[in-house]
Amino acid sequence: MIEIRNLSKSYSSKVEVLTDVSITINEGEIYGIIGHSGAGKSTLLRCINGLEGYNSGSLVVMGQEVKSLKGKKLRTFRKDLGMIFQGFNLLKRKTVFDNVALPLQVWGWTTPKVRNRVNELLQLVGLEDKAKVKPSSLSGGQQQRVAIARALALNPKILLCDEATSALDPKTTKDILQLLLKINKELGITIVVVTHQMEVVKDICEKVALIEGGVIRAEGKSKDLFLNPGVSLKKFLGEEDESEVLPSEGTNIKIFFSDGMSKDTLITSMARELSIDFSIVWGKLEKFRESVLGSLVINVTEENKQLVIDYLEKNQIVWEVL
Ligand SMILES: Nc1ncnc2c1ncn2[C@@H]1O[C@H](COP(=O)(O)OP(=O)(O)OP(=O)(O)O)[C@@H](O)[C@H]1O
Repeated sequence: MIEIRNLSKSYSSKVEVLTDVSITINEGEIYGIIGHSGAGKSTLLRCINGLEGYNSGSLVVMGQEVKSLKGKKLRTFRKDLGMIFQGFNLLKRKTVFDNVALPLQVWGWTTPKVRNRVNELLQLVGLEDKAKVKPSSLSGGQQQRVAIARALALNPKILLCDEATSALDPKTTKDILQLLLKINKELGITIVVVTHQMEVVKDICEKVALIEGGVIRAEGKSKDLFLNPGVSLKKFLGEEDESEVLPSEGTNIKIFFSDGMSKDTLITSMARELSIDFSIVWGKLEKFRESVLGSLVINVTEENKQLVIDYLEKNQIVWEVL
């Protein structure tokens, strides 16, 4: 759906904002681009929808090299890409209905068709009773729902979200993320989410790219990266390096927990079955999309090491000796 290869961009001739960026976003995915402020996330998003050009590399969206699109071709291309922002960007003087109707009117839809479509969209985002009010009388979460309805008006194939939940409280953030998930599942729209919040990635993104100083530092399935983050992601998450806090005596074994695996059952059964003592010396378990994922480090004596490894192997548990 979106194929980015060796993309580089600078605003002035000296400073590169994106350097050699390569990522692939497949149709139907929810893809997260995460990084600190100033990392280049918004710039990358703006390159995807043709609002910004790029100096080198290639950026192909739905089979078209974005840089080559001009005039009517570019406008038609943009129709397939909806976008929402941190600040919602609604027109304050217009009603909720008129805000959502705007893109349809620009594209020359007739009044009855506009009415039907806007009502359908307001229903989708749960705001059918707010059609006549102005955005200023709505909460932040409701305003973002209006913005989502407007972004979906022309039936885009891709929805680009630029820090769409950064101005919202945690509960409202969850609600908006659930709405994005529903849009992805029910309408089959590919969603690209730019964010600095790991929670957003954990809640809805199947894949993620970590960007720092315009360079992609880590990329892959969110679950895999979260289970076994590299140095860059750990730094981004502000996580301690577990090797610094582990005991120097005995053997430290890291056990990875993934979907459907109960950590309690594993730990208690292993202790019971092997009849050995070990201590849990480090751990990280968190809710990730619908499952609990994470890892624990146990410390075992040298003589029990092989017993534990054999047990983990037999039970097909992913492990590593640190
Ligand atoms: N129009 C512009 N002209 C010149 N420099 C720009 C422009 N837009 C962004 N930049 C610079 O490019 C770099 C990346 O900015 P960008 O907005 O893409 O980062 P970001 O990761 O989205 O951060 P934020 O979340 O704070 O917007 C920053 O150093 C920024 O100052």
